[in-house]
Amino acid sequence: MKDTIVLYPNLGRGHLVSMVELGKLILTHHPSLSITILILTPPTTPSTTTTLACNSNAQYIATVTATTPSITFHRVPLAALPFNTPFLPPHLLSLELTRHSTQNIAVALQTLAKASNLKAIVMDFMNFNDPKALTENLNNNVPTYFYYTSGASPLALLLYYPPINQVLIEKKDKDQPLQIQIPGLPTITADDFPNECKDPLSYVCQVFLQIAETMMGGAGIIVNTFEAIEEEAIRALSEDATVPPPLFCVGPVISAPYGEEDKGCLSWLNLQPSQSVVLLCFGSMGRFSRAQLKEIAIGLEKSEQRFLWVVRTELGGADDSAEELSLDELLPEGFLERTKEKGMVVRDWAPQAAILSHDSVGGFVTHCGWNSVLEAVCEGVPMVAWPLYAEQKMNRMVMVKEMKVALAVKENKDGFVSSTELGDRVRELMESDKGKEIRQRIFKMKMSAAEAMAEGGTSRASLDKLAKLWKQS
Ligand SMILES: O=c1ccn([C@@H]2O[C@H](COP(=O)(O)OP(=O)(O)O[C@H]3O[C@H](CO)[C@@H](O)[C@H](O)[C@H]3O)[C@@H](O)[C@H]2O)c(=O)[nH]1
Repeated sequence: MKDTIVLYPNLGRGHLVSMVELGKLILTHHPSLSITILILTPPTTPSTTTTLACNSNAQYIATVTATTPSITFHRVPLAALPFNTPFLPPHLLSLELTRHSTQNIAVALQTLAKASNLKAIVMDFMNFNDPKALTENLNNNVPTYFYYTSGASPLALLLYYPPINQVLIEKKDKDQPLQIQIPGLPTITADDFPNECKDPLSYVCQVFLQIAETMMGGAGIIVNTFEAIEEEAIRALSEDATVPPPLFCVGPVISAPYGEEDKGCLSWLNLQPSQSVVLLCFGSMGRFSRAQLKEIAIGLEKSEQRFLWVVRTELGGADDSAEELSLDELLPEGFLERTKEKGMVVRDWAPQAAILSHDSVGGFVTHCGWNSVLEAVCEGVPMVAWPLYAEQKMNRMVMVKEMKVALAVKENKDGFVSSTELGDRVRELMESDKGKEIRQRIFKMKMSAAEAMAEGGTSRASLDKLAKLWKQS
């Protein structure tokens, strides 16, 4: 029987692709190991599939199945949510979906343990089950590792969160925002936290406390980052004896372009000058109100830059009808006609990795999802950072203050960004000396990323260390 590593990704696009790419990476360098990926198969209700971007997941999995037959996908039924499930924003829905599927995953693991020599389980940190509940019925002691799909800085916030949460509860009614010191990070305040974690007593905060505790009990944490971009945070986490599990920084783990439908983007880019186009794309779940879309359009016109913009409207709520409207109806009158020489607008989804790797792209307005950040680093594309949800504000801090590869947009307290602010930042990125500095810096990071992944690089060394532990266990 072959030594098998089971990977258990989260359903969200930014998590699932990252974990599958990790599996491909392990197989490339350690082909004696076998990789099985547990895929929770979601219900077909349109709202859940849309929320979790599962249509594009299915296309991606089909491509991997065809091109990497040595990876086995093992489908596991996704449990239905009980009616009294607390309300969660869309990007956190998968927390509950995976939690309620624990029993189904445990059964799948027992089946796999009979047919293979199970060496380790690697689970996404968001699939927060007690690992013991998953593995207690397996014959052998199978170690559980966690995969953290974002960087070392938000990981540090998560792992140090239990004592921080205590202090935040004690100081809850104080006017002054608390200055929070985390080893290896610049000082932060609760403003840098995800919106849903602003109230330390909230349900989501309690869930994150449990995630932190569970991760601390794992055999190790695999992180999608590398030393050259987060040196201080990685060093501080690795040296702190109170943070027990060993860290394995194996990044950047990203997906290469894989031939998705391109909606004409690549042929349009072929006609544009080198490094002249700004891409605006906001992850798998970034959506905007009609008012914000109009403001972005005005800002782009003011910036006078070439652009490729992936437009996604809000689901439900006051903007219920927005999904039905055409781009002409959504955007300011005459915008598409006036900008047709300089801009391309596509709806909902575009092949971001292929676009970022195109020579005509010279800037990227991003929601700071970590996969997007790493894709931009690997292509040397400088960024404007506009965080929307999850740990993206922390990522912006890292991108702007530590990595120095992005300009930050200033949003108002409701997260709204004015046309002037967006237009100014885009123009600054593309035309100013500061923009030039950022471009040079990210180009160096592109080199460092390639070095980290190559033979003798830091990330390759971490992966090899991990594989050695697995083979010995
Ligand atoms: O039109 C689109 C939109 C997205 N993508 C791809 O989808 C992925 C999106 O990943 P990411 O940038 O990380 O954003 P999210 O989908 O929002 O990812 C979630 O997971 C990340 C990793 O944990 C976190 O950093 C984010 O905050 C969290 O929202 C990337 O590979 C993009 O290239 C496309 O190809 N086309």
